[in-house]
Order: sequence, then C-alpha cells, then structure tokens
Amino acid sequence: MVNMIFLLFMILGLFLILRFLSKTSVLHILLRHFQSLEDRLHVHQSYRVPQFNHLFQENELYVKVSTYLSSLPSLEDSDFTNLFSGSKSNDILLRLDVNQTIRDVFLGARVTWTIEKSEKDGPRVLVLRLRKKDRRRILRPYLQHILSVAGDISQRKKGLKLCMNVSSSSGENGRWSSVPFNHPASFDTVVMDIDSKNEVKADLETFLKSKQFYHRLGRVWKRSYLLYGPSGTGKSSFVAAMARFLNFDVYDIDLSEVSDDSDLKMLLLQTTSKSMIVVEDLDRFLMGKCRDVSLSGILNFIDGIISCCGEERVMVFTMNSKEEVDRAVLRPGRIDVHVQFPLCDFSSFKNLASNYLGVKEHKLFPQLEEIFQGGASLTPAEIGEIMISNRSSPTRALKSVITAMQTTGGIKSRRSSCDNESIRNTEETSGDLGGLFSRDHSVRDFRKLYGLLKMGSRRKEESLDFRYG
Ligand SMILES: Nc1ncnc2c1ncn2[C@@H]1O[C@H](COP(=O)(O)OP(=O)(O)OP(=O)(O)O)[C@@H](O)[C@H]1O
Ligand SMILES: [Mg+2]
Repeated sequence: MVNMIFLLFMILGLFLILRFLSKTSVLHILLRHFQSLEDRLHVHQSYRVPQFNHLFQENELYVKVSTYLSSLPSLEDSDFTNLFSGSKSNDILLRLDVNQTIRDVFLGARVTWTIEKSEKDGPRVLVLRLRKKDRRRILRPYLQHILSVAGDISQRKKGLKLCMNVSSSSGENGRWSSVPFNHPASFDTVVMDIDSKNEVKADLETFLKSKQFYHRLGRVWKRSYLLYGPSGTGKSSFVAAMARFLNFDVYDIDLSEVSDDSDLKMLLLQTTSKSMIVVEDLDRFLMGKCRDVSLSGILNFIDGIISCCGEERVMVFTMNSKEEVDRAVLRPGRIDVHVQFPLCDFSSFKNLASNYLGVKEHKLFPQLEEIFQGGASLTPAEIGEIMISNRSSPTRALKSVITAMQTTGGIKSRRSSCDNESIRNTEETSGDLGGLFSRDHSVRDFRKLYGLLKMGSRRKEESLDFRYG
C-alpha cells in the first residue's frame, strides 16, 4: 500500500516537473549552458571581416556576410534582434546588434558570428569563430556558400528583368533593353498534366544544384527546354513560371530583329549568368522564307552557349509543332527536355474551373466529361476566356464551354489557318513588349470567330449568352 502511494507521488512529481519544464525556458537555458561549456572545451579560431578597408572603402565581404546573416533563421530565434523597414514598403529586415552573437551550422560544424565595435561610432567588425579542427574542412566552402546565398538574396531584392533585343539599326548602346519582369504566372497558375509539371520542376531544381556535377563531367552548366503545342496552351505562361521559379532574368530574343548570324552570337555574349534565354515560335521562324539568320546560325546559337560564354543559363524554345522542324535542331544533346502542351482535357478543364470560377464540382461536369472524352478541341486559353467573361455565373460559363466544344469543329479548322497568319513579325508586334507579354493571337482570333458564331447562333438560339472582353 505504502509502495502504491509512493509510486503515485513519483508519477505526480514527474508530471509536475515535466509541466514545469514545458511551461518555462529552463530546458532552453540548460541547453545553452551546456553548449557554451562544450564550446570552452575546444580550441577556436576567429576571422575578422572589417566594415571598411584601409582606404575607408566599404568591404564588400562585410556587406555580403551581413546580408547572409540577416537571412538566418537563428537570427529570428535569437533573444533579441533589431528590426528595420526595407526598400519595399512591406519589407521588414532583421539585423544583428553590436556584441550580439548568432550561431550557424554548416556541413555539421557549428560556427558563431558576432558584431564587434572598437570604439563608440567606430567601424564595425564581423567576427567568425569556428573550431580549429573544422577549419580546413569548412572555411572555404562556408565562405563560398555565404557569397552565393548573399548573391541570390540581392538578386531577389533587385527584382527580375525582362530583356528584349533592340534592332541593330536603332542606334542604342548595347543590344538589350530591359523592363521589370512582373509576369504573374507561376507553376500553380499554369494548368497542365501534374506529372509533367512536377518533372520540369524537379529537373530545374536538380539543375540549380548541379554545378559541381556538370564541372566534374567537364560540361557547361546549362539546360535547354522545348515547349511545344498549339497556340494558347500556356507555353509563354510556363516560360514565365519557370523564370519565377528559378529567379532568373529573362532574355527574350526576337529573331526577326537579328541582322545576321554574328549578330545573334553577339546577343548571346551580352547575356548574363543566372538568366533564361527564350526564343518563342522557333518553328515559325525556321519555316519563314526570307530570314536573316541561317539554320546553322541557329544551331551555333543553341550550341554557342557551350563554347562562348558563362554558365548557369537555361534556354527555352517554344513551338506550335515540331513536325516540320529540321531534326538537327531537335537532336538529343541540343535540346535536353521536350514538354508537350496539349489542348485542354477534362482534368485540366476541372482545374481551370476551380481557378477561374471557384467551382470544384457541378451538375454539368458529367456532360462536360462526356464531351471531353469525345476529344479535346479547345485550348486552355479559349476556355479561360469563356470563364473570365462569364465568371459572374459559373453555370452560364459551363454552358458556354459546352456550346463552344460542340461547335469547335469549324473553329479548329479556322484556327489552323489563323495560326499561319499569326507568325511573329516586326509590324505585327511593334509596340509589344515581346512574346512573354502579348502574343495572344489565338485568343483574339477565337474571340473574333466566336463573335461571328455568336451572331449566327443567336438566330437559332436566342438564350445563348457569350460575352467577351
Ligand atoms: N495551361 C494553361 N493554364 C492556365 N492558363 C492558360 C493556360 N494556357 C493558356 N492560358 C491562358 O491563356 C493565355 C494565353 O496563354 P499563353 O500565351 O501562355 O499561350 P501560348 O501557348 O504561349 O500561345 P502562343 O503559341 O500563341 O504563343 C494566357 O493569358 C494564359 O493565362
Ligand atoms: Mg506564347
């Protein structure tokens, strides 16, 4: 009996101790003391990164290390930290304070950083402290890692650029002019087969992490993609999503503005690393009769990246169809990944309905599924147009899609003839900001055609209501 009471008291005592530990920071304090005791048992080495050099110029390494430290989660978790507003209105920046120390872990080694100041208002010094036994193993890779993370952070802060090649006769300095790249498309907004989307994402992620791999094989760190499919299936939107995902600037090459093969090479030379080079509608350009750049110029351009300039570049080509394209352009090794963009099937349609109309299930879905099973005939762009125009009434939007699907035999044949007319040329795109922004001919053609159809069908069926724009 006494034993039972003793056991009960033990359990109660244990429960109270656990509760006390979980409600207070005692565990945290003990852990911290243990860490500092453990630190004292090792020989350390310190490295100083002064804010200014002997000519009182700011030490770039100091700036980069500060940027890196501000991004560490341990700074957010530290006992106190300085908060500043950033360059953008909703940015809040965390900064180390003088004599504050934060910890970081790299390749399993623990290091600390402290800001020191020699005198009041004097220049600051960042002090890196690490265990002597870890020095050889981690110092250089750790500093490289800091530089690369800091570079990425500043690039993100700068915002992405969309560069377009200006005509060589325009008299501008340099061949690229740039605007901020604000395309809203992301991998979440582009509707396509989920497996293909995930494969491209994984491929891009692997690419980003493969610097050492490419170098070990003696290959330049670059990757090229071909996106092909009918007009309005989301190729340009996907290019924008890829650029946002990689956080790369975009160089959109308009081949009709290139005067000859060497001009094309020059353009390539003027691109920077961590960039995405995009050539839209390559099939149409290659099929064009009077062009200033030869096929071998194009092939050298695709391969040129291997021989002439820096790396960490992604090249993306878009085409409506690769049937007519010279096999030499598509041979393995020249274009690494081919991604098909098909017409809209039922599963993509449901994703569009969910994104555009907020509808996940609807009584018209079985009927739509049946129609889709008979074969896809509309592009995501066309369906998106119908949904946007009728977004106030999902039922009307779905009925409009049904009618459009049932009448698209005529549209499809007309669309293919429109496609041939919509070859990108100087006149047509003058004033455009380039492929990623505005070559939306299929949708315009669709609107026009549907406008006609609407008038025709109204006579038969007064209740139909297609509204565009
Ligand atoms: N798969 C898709 N998912 C979501 N939206 C799409 C998709 N495809 C097209 N759209 C919408 O349709 C419009 C046109 O798409 P986009 O310009 O990306 O097509 P494209 O395949 O590049 O066409 P083109 O071959 O004519 O250049 C965009 O506004 C886009 O939002
Ligand atoms: Mg496009």
